[in-house]
Amino acid sequence: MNPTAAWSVGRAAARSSQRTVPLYAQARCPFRPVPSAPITRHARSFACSPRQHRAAPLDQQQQQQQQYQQRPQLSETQALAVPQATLDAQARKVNVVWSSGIESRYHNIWLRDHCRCPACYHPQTKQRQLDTFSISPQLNPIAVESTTEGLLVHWPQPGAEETSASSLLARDASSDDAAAPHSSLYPWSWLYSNSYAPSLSLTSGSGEPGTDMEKAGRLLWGKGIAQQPPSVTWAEVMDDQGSDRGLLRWLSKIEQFGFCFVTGVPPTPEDTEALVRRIAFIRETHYGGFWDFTSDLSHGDTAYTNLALGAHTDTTYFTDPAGLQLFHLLSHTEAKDGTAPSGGESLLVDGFFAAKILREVHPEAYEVLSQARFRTHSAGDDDVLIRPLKRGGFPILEHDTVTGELVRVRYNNDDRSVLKLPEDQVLPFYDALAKWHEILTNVDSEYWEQLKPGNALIFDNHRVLHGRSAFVGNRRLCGAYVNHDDYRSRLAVLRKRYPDVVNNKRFSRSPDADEASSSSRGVWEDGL
Ligand SMILES: C[N+](C)(C)CCCC[C@H](N)C(=O)O
Ligand SMILES: O=C(O)CCC(=O)C(=O)O
Repeated sequence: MNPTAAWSVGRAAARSSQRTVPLYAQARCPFRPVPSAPITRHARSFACSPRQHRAAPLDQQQQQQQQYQQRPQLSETQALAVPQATLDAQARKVNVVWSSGIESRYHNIWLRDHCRCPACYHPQTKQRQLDTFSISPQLNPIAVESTTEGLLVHWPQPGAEETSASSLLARDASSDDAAAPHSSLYPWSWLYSNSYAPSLSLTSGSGEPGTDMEKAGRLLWGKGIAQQPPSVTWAEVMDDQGSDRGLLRWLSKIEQFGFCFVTGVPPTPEDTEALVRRIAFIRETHYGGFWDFTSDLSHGDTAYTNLALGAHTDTTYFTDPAGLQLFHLLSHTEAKDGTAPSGGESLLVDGFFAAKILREVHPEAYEVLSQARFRTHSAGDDDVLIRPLKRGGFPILEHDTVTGELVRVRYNNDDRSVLKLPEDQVLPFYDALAKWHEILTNVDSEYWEQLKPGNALIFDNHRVLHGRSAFVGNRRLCGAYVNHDDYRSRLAVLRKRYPDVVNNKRFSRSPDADEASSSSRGVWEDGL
């Protein structure tokens, strides 16, 4: 009997027998419950006896036990509505019909490639161990099961695809026959959030550029933020009774507002550096690591002058612009000629708020600034010539091509290199740029604040633009950059560790938003 026939025979028999069956004499498949914990099969069909799965070595069994305990928990209602899985051998897919009636289709090769048993997926490093390229594109499972825990699929070992199901049935549990089937269990919640045909993930947007920016857990703002700018205290960030809850509150506010003050920071470079390093290591650039700078042109950049700087984001010339930027004003004293200090006010503009206005008021300009690419450079230091990897450069408004969400504003008109656009795009570009500039410089967009020693300012350089007014006197700032990936990594880890922290909820519902915090990361973590 061929696997498909055996499968359909088994399945027909299974349909009539929704029964609790004690599981295997010993842990076989990594996600099988311990022997005393039977699970209910809702649709079961074997072309091979489940005993085919070889017992795992002891340490692997411990890993299997731990992974089983880390599996996403099914709620009571979910357990009652176990999805129905069927094999479409012709299409080489497994179809899953959810309790909603929606049907997801998964390629067999995709399922096999995503087995997360310890043999296929390193339980600690979360890296694939399976040789993807040993999977036959013609692969069909021997058997498919809908269980309360998830989709259970039994695969022929590579090279045994042609082994008949009946001969597999004949194998004894103790045999270590290399052709014994390989079983994979996929938790339903994981399958649901990773469904791609159709996409069912709660976090995927419409794909339309500029999808509603506030959905992604942000609070957009204009000049009104001045009434109550987000802030935390040095004490809570540095040591919240031995926990990182204060640090998480800080990072959550940066995510929500795009910036946050830290009050009560000792006005020294050393303490300021310690503050930044609470988030992650510092991003080194040609400006150095932790900077302590003034208007001395020590670097060929107008930041090292006393000139006014319009709203911009930094390092637009890097392929990956700096993520977070922290400033701490240490002093601003009279000029060498005794002139009293003045000016040097800091400017913040919410680039996502400005983009939202542009999209609503001038959608065609939004489209132009989302598409038109141009180069940028940092060429003020003799030993530096930095330009982005892509010769065509990047657009000002960068989007996630899957969700359509705006993910980065990359804008410094002073650092823009020669414009090379097709002739018919030149005037529309300048027109769109003027509309963008008008919004950025609108009094309702601008938040001006005079920085003071003791109050550090950090902002998301992928969202919030900054600038300053011209100044007189000796003005000393210190600070640093942090990579955006490292900032979001720290936020994600702390969010899992401290689910109780206020401001720790994202506005958009994501599959793991309410997941109970797990002490260690499981192999089914959302997004791995
Ligand atoms: C390093 N420190 C912040 C002092 C100066 C950075 C200058 C950044 C430059 N104006 C740009 O827009 O990329
Ligand atoms: O001096 C300031 O307040 C800001 C300088 C600046 O914009 C920069 O370093 O990019």
